[in-house]
Amino acid sequence: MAHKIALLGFGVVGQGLAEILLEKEMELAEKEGFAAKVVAVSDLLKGSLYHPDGLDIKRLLDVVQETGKLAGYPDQDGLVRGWNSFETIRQSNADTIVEMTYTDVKTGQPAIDHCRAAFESGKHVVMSNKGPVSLAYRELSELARRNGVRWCFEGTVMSGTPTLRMPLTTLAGNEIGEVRGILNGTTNYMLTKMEEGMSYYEALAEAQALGFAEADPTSDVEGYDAQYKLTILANIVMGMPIGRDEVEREGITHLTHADIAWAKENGKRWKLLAKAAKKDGKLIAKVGLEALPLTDPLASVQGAQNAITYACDLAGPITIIGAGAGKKETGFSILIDLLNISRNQL
Ligand SMILES: NC(=O)C1=CN([C@@H]2O[C@H](COP(=O)(O)OP(=O)(O)OC[C@H]3O[C@@H](n4cnc5c(N)ncnc54)[C@H](OP(=O)(O)O)[C@@H]3O)[C@@H](O)[C@H]2O)C=CC1
Ligand SMILES: N[C@@H](CC=O)C(=O)O
Repeated sequence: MAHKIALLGFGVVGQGLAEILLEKEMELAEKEGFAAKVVAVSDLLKGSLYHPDGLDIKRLLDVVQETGKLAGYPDQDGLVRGWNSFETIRQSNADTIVEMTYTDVKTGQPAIDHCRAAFESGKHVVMSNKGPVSLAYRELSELARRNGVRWCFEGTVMSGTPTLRMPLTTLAGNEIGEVRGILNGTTNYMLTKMEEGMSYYEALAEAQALGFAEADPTSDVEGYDAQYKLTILANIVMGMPIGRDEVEREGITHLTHADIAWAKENGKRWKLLAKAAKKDGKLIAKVGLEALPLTDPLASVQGAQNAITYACDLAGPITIIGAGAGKKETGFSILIDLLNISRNQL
């Protein structure tokens, strides 16, 4: 039986997922026995559609890519227009809510309430929105458990790169005492381009056009996005719940071309590093700029690529490098969560 999914947010990631479902429909059915119907799309400005038998994904993509709105989707019997996110969660026949709305770096809302409403309605949630995982992990994971539903969020750290599932599954049994990495695609892309001579604003505009940046890119350039991701890693991978304010934070906005030239002359490269280490039962966590020697493996992680090293007590240091952001890559992170729910696996 096909999974019935409702999409909240039809921006870069939502459309990335829709394109994957369309392109891979046959392959997923043949190889994985997986089928998904998109029964609803609810987006703030683009509009909302619901049909209990499923919407036509190609038409959804065509109409939104041609007009920027969903209003041009053709009428049909049973089609409902205009439901907001909560009506979509509570009144649709979806079994899974896919939450891809803006990450709010202050409150995590309305995404936290989206999760609460979905779990209380007996629906799974898959999300790339970092707010709820960073700010309300304990409450929401308990609520999902009590309601017998799944909550998956692989895409919240390093998009489709298996930064969360890999340590939880393949590295199970290790204690991870330290993590060190680059966790924001936008700023890593900007630093790479600025080193090549591009201005700060040109580099930011490119990162936005490529779909890497947050709707409000202050989150990226001031280090909030990496700070959020580090709290997620602390909670999920290191078993050390910490609040966002406990993570020291610095962005890249004050970095000048003179700083970049100085690093180049001295065989170094600026990176926005995220680090957390257990010490005396506490976690010391920080996001900040560092000029790394070119011999440091993280110095060669360029563009929208990100990387993380897990210091494991049994397996030793394990580094994973891959996309930190991107339409298809983050769309894939949603797909892998859906597949794992379908396989009843973590
Ligand atoms: N892009 C990436 O590479 C990655 C993104 N993420 C996260 O995934 C999420 C989506 O990112 P992305 O697709 O790039 O962002 P976009 O800004 O492209 O899309 C977000 C969409 O959500 C819609 N939206 C916002 N609030 C609501 C709401 N309350 N109800 C319904 N729809 C809403 C917006 O509507 P409208 O614009 O019409 O107002 C917009 O279409 C974000 O939380 C982001 O942090 C995570 C990993 C990587
Ligand atoms: N804006 C974020 C998107 C992925 O989380 C980034 O650039 O890393």
